[in-house]
Amino acid sequence: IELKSKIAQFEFENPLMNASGVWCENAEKLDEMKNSSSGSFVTKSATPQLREGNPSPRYVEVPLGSINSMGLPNLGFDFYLNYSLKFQEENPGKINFLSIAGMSMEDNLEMLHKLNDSDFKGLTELNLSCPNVPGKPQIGYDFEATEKILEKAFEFFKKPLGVKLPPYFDFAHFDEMAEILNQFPLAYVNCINSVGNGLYIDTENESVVIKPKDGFGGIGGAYVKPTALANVRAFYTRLNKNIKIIGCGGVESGKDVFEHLLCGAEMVQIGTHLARNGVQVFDKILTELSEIMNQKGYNSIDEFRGKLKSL
Ligand SMILES: O=C(O)c1[nH]c(=O)[nH]c(=O)c1I
Repeated sequence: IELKSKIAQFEFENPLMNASGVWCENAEKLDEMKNSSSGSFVTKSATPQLREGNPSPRYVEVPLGSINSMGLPNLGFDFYLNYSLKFQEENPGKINFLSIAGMSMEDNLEMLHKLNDSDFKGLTELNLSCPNVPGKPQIGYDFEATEKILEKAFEFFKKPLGVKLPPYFDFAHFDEMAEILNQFPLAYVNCINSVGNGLYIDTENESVVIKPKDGFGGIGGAYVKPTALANVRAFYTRLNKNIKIIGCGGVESGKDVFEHLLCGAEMVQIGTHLARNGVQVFDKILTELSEIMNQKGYNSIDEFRGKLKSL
């Protein structure tokens, strides 16, 4: 059966990839991702210079998912650009996604200029939704700031660009965000980033479980699947069809992938479940997805993508 997905001019042999931030912060992890059976991979959101990030413990697995306040630790933009250039050189015709999360408009524009002027052939993900840099409000929750950075970016950036969005919880916000995004020739929109500033409590110790921000952190995993599916569906039904949707949130099985695809996702990312179990999750989930498609008599994803029925 056919598992192909397409974004911009690229075709991927299957819809699965990692979520930025998971299994992608250094060369060792990125090598495991590139050698896995995922359809593609994305690098950890980069800042112009290397960042240590927040004090540990800053990522904790909890029964129904994960909580994190990493604080944007990364090896710096040049590392991820060089890794990507080497990857496309060693794998002609293959490309990866490169994520950026500048701490300011200037940082983001600087990185976009470098990418534009480089030989990078892949897709760029502008992360508008990092919830864990103390004192920095998420751009994705500031509609004016979102419009401004995209206006500035598209004045010069000529390569495929996607944005990583936080979850929204109100139809007025879906409508307003979609109206902004539809103004720009985006390759894709990635929904969702972690559900920001949740709190997980260890009742034995009567304490929080992560050190930064008095224990407040982004929530991922099974907890967030209904919100992730809703955001994928809301933007799929509102954005013009040449802006694809990448689905991210709560994926642990082929069934979860099937749900994201029904909502309209073109690619589906795995974060918490990958962090917990490693890159063999891609083999497992591809097998499960294929079984579901066989049982339902689907030969390709296009036969059911986006076809979620209302009652
Ligand atoms: O704390 C982080 O590094 C982080 N953590 C997240 O849950 N989402 C993000 O986009 C980022 I940049």
